Amino acid sequence: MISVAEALERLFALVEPLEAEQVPLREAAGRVLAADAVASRNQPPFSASAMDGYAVRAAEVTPGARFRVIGEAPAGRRFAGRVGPGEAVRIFTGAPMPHGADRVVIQEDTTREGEAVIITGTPGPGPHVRPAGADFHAGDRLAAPRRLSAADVALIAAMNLPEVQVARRPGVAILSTGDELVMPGEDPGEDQIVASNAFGLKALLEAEGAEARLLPVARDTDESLRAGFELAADADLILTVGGASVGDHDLVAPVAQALGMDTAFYKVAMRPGKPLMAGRLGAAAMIGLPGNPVSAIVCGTVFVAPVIRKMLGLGAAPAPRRRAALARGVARNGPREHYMRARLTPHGLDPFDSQDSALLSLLAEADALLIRPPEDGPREAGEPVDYIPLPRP
Ligand SMILES: Nc1nc2c(c(=O)[nH]1)N[C@H]1C(S)=C(S)[C@@H](COP(=O)(O)OP(=O)(O)OC[C@H]3O[C@@H](n4cnc5c(N)ncnc54)[C@H](O)[C@@H]3O)O[C@H]1N2
Ligand code: MOO
Repeated sequence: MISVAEALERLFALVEPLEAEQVPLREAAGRVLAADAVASRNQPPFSASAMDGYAVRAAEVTPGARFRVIGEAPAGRRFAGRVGPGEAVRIFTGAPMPHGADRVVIQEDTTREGEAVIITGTPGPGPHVRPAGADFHAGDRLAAPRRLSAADVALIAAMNLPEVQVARRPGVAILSTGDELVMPGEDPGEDQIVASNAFGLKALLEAEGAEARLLPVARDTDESLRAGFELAADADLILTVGGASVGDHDLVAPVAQALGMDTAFYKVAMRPGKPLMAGRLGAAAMIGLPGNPVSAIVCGTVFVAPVIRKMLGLGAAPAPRRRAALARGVARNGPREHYMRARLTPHGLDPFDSQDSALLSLLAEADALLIRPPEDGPREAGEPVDYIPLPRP
């Protein structure tokens, strides 16, 4: 059996970053920028007032000073003239500074008397002026690759770019397999269960930026699995769920191999998730996930999400880890890397008593996958350990 790190390397070797596509900026949030966004202008494009008040010459600002108001500068319209000695222009936030003025006195520090304005407060150091290009200059870049946040999208809009180049979303086809499965909302027979895994995986991978579709459940027969693989053929990544182990009805590997899958590995020294398989099937990468619900989501987090990130051009890196102290001691680990479902508490990382890979209710309560390296420990409360945070929307 290969290690988790080796499996991840072999998975990365199966995929390449996808091509870019142009999208309107209003649809760009969450997408991965594929080409630098380059500002086409300075921001602000002119030196601008940061406050509502009066634009004057800084050297003349003293308590009690009196100015003649010679005009007005609202945002969007520069005062046409020039501010000379003893003169002021009524100005508003965002307006271009008039020529001659280099300081704004905020209106709270003034009193207006007809055509005159008097400094009646004690103005601070000022100058309440934003120089041209204070935010960014023409030619400045927001560098790719980068997942676009709300702030990034606003910045690109300010750069005056209505469209951006982003990585195409990886198309993922998810094929659940098993005679025991029905879709949520159907009427399960007494010996049947609901196919939950595909829903969790779709949500997980779409949060990463993939476009995932659920195929009809394949039955544990050659023909049904072949039909499922056929429906998935145009995907960038085919994910099967279940039928990966050694039972008589675990047909995913034999059918995929009969269809010409070039196998990259089968079985990983991890818990849960041991019967993971991967390879190339036609133009698509294929990952065969174990059927146990927690195993499927753990493998989705540890393997599939990093593969999606590589396809999006974000590089080949494992799921980000953090470190925390153990809230309580843990026994020595066995030979497989263990991803224990745990809760982050004020006292540290607290693994659940039960680590059964069928228990979705516990996975839903977990904030973290506590990582136990092979043969690690035993470890006491307070010792630092690595974990993968489980994102909550
Ligand atoms: N003799 C052995 N038996 C098993 C081994 C082993 O090494 N030797 N490995 C165990 C491990 S570890 C796992 S994990 C499971 C995984 O097996 P499969 O990938 O073949 O999964 P299935 O047998 O099809 O299903 C396991 C379990 O999960 C349920 N399931 C399947 N698909 C879904 C789905 N889409 N949504 C919800 N639940 C699903 C299924 O009903 C079973 O209860 O094998 C162990 N056995
Ligand atoms: O490896 Mo299995 O995935 O323990 O449940």
